[in-house]
Amino acid sequence: MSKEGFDYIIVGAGTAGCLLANRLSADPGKRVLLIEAGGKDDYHWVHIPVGYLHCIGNPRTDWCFQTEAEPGLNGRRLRYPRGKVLGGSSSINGMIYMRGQSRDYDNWAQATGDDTWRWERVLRAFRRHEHHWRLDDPKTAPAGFAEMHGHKGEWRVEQQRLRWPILDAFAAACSQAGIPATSDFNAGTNEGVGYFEVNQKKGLRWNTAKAFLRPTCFGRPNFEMWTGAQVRKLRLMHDDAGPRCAGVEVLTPHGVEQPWLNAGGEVILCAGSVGSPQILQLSGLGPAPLLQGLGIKVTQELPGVGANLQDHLQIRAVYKVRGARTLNTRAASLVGKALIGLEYALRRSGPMSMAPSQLGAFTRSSPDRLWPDLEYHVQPLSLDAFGEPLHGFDAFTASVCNLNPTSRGTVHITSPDAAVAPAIQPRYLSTDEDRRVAAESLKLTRRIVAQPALAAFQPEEYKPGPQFQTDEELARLAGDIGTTIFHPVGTCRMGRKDDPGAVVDSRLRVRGVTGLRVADASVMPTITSGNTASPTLMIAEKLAGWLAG
Ligand SMILES: Cc1cc2nc3c(=O)[nH]c(=O)nc-3n(C[C@H](O)[C@H](O)[C@H](O)COP(=O)(O)OP(=O)(O)OC[C@H]3O[C@@H](n4cnc5c(N)ncnc54)[C@H](O)[C@@H]3O)c2cc1C
Repeated sequence: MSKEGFDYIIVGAGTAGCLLANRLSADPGKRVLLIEAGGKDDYHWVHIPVGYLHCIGNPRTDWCFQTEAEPGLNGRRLRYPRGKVLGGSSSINGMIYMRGQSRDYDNWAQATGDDTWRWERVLRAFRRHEHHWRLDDPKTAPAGFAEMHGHKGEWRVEQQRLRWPILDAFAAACSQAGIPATSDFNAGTNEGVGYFEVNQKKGLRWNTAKAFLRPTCFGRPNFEMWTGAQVRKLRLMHDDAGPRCAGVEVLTPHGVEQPWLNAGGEVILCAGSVGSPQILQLSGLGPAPLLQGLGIKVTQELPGVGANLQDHLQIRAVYKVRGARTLNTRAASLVGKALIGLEYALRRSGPMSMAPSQLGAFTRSSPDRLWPDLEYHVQPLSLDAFGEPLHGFDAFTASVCNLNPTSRGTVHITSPDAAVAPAIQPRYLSTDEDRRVAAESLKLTRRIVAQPALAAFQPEEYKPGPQFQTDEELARLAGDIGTTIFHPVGTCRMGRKDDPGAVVDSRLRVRGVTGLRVADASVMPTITSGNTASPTLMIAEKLAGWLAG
């Protein structure tokens, strides 16, 4: 353990934390400490793409959180996976590379009063770390592609390495239902249908630890990293100017450590949408009634800490099919499993190289929507829930989510002890609007599946079931077959100075406390219209640019 102070202490070596560690330690004059509660990413299932099935729910890689019982989900509790390992959630996620829509960022600029978040300005940050496969040979890239995408960065984006006839047919059915084909979901409007691009390199997962820590950071004398080290709380001092962050208190395998900041240094929380509000609340920064109820002294009242939780609820409709092989039956026998293993060993392709969702589509829940507000994740498999066995019949899952939910939930500690998991209440489907969109999205799924392109496979609705037809029934059934698509954001949201619910300002400084910022998915004021890993990296990239001056 170091006997010197640090200029930056980064809490959480996840998606945002690894990028920041890389950028900030590039200045040899700054001492950087990166602290991660999880272990090294040396588990083989982190790297083999299909291994997410073994990483989710596994304490070696997952915090294994659960939600409270959700009324909108008819009283069910959900598993709420969050990566607990180097790379954080980028080590266990679905690898889909998705920026969202330009309007998301224009809305952030509006919410914060800071044009730095406008689409044309965040685009530069997306491109800075991107390494897009299409630009490997720029001559073959479509015109204008290089203005939208980067090739000099560390964050590899590749095509998937397998296709499925049933997914090709679903894509054709989308086109017949009026959803155009697209070859790029990341140019500002993601409308259309196509195979997702993924963060993989040659058939292996590309997490942020590989992209940003190795070998760069590990070779730098001004960089230090602690794993298996959980930050319990912040160390706060009181100056004339108010509270100032002086360092952190960490439980390490060697006991409690208290690394401190050099003058002018900063602690940057990158612990994610559950971890960051938890640390703030444990440190006396949060809603006064919550903290007082747990006997925690309120250092700075910040009612927004842990509020504003937003997530995408995926509603998983399942269709049995005939005459098409899906993973359900391909992986059912020992011979099938052996062939899948062989294909991966020889060519790094086949189902083991598979992102959980391969085909995507963005469209509107009703024609009056100005932007696509639904995302489909289509999978050549079906199961009752992740962690349960695949069904014994051939089937595909057309999972659909409302990209702009109006339901808002909370992450609140229930104990002053950092070892106790906070209570997570997403409050899915708690607004009429969200229930209406849920019903519309299931009806749209039926319209797509009824198109001629899928007729040869005789799709038969297994979930929710064709006997349910009214909007009311469908909204209720959505609560039975809906689950998280793992995108919690917004629990330390940024906002304007006069916004009482804002936790950080538009430059990610925690309100009322010096020397402390948050830079991860929790600062998003509203959820992006797509998957949330690359928007989180963009946030970290923006902060790195400001700190580099
Ligand atoms: C199963 C799953 C599938 C997903 N699929 C996709 C996808 O396909 N595409 C996509 O774009 N997004 C996907 N996401 C979402 C995306 O991965 C996250 O939005 C993003 O990674 C969040 O980044 P983050 O930096 O905020 O948090 P994380 O990457 O979760 O990093 C937080 C880090 O902080 C550490 N930490 C927490 N508390 C402490 C503490 N007290 N002390 C020390 N360390 C701490 C954690 O262990 C973790 O390493 C998925 C997420 C999951 C879980």
